[in-house]
Amino acid sequence: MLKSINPTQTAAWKALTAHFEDAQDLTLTSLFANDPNRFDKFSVQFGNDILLDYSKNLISEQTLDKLFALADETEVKGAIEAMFLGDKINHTEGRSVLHVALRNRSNTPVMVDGEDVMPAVNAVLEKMKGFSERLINGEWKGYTGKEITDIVNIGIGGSDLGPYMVSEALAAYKTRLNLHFVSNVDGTHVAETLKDLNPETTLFLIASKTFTTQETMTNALSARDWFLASAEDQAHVAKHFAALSTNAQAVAEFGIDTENMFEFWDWVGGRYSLWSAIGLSICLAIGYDNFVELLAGAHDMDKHFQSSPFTENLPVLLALIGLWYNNFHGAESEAILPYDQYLHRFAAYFQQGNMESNGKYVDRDGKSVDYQTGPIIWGEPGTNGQHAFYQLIHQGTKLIPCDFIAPVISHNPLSDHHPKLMANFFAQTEALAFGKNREQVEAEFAEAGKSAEEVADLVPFKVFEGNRPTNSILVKQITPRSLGALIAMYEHKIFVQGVIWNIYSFDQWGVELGKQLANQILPELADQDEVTSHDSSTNGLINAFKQWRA
Ligand SMILES: O=P(O)(O)OC[C@H]1O[C@](O)(CO)[C@@H](O)[C@@H]1O
Repeated sequence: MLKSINPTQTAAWKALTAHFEDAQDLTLTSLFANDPNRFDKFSVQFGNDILLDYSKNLISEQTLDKLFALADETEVKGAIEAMFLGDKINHTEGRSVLHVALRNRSNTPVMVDGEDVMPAVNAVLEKMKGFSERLINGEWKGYTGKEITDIVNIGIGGSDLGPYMVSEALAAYKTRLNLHFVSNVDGTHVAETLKDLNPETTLFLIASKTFTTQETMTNALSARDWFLASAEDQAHVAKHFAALSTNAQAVAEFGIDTENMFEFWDWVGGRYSLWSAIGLSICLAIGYDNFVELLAGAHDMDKHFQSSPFTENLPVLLALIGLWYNNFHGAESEAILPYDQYLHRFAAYFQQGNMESNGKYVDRDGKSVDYQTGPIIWGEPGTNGQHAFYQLIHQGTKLIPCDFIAPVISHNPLSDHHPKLMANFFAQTEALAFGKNREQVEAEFAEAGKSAEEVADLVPFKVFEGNRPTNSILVKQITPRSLGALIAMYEHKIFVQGVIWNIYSFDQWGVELGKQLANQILPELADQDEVTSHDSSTNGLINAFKQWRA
């Protein structure tokens, strides 16, 4: 169990508060002007794969020193050790937090309740290898003897977002199998997905840690009905359905052969589960060897996180810089902006990773915090975002720290697309940091021969204040290995922030009430009787729904 330390009561927090007051006038323009070595000092490379440039942040060496002191005082180092040792740091669920064991390619023992979990981890990986290879090479046949062509992963939250994001991110490594992902309980999702598929050549992966999630079970039953409408014989289900779960009993009850069940364990959080059996869809999408490379990349980052000094530790640096904006500058959100179409689900994936982990107002003592915890995470790929919401980032009233992510080498080096993409990537962080002042705007107007009236009228609208902070994350190429490292980097960033904010990052009680109420409301929708058991708004809405549906 992690010790409860109120971060705001530390000496470092007090020093940071005073430092923030003193550093109000700090500008990126002056920070760069006063230090020609700023890039060298405020950038760090992870192997040959990732370069993090954090120089375009509103920080000085003093800021960082104080942030490192905060990490020390809140015992981040000890928390990292506790996680890797398998301590039950997910206190409210009484569980260890060991997604790092799933990708422990060093294969050193990892103990939970006196037992090494690595043999079980390796056994499931072997089973995933055999299964995925048989499907990819066509040895596995459907009920009419045809090869499987399409895989439908049915899951939601962590049982969907990770596999979907990674399969898309690594589409350049695609096998012959076509992957589909169904998550929403809205019947449209499953209906539209199945429209073009053939039951003879389709295999379903029912991905659910608990195997009780309403959305997933509803979609799984509809998929089974769709399949049996053609296959007719229940015995054929074994060739077309597999389960990825911790709940063997529920899997068997659903009618899936336990031979086709890929197990994982309660010490794997849903939003950290893509490394587990939940990653089977990834194995099928990109092949087992590439999946292992993904694990290896994450393991490289795990070792870096465990052993690098905080001054060079990518997840720790990102966490501390994020905290500086969240808790001192009052930033409410962070944008993740990948300049890579393959990473189009990356921000959505870390919305769950971050917001389900650190969206908590109760501290490790069970008391309400009096400081900000997890930020709102959002983002879309560049350059699309530039033509949609960047206006607000450049000239809006809100401070939005952004992570810009881009690959140096494109998988699709078509004519001059990549240099153009990258020119935008470099230009945006420069524009956000340094802006364009009044004098520059006036000079441009003068050059264009504008009248004095026009100048006076338009100048204020054309000025860019700048001073808007960004991290730039250059990845050599989006490969299974570098992607694994990139994901693990963000996972550990979330971990460090949760430790400092003194919250429990690995439970998600906040999603329960909505589920509970939906289960109460569902039977009320079954008839035409007027509903009176709720508040007037909820009653009114339910009754309007019933009337219109009638
Ligand atoms: O894998 P399961 O058990 O179906 O859960 C799906 C998702 O539901 C949640 O428990 C809550 O939304 C997530 O944490 C999880 O990823």
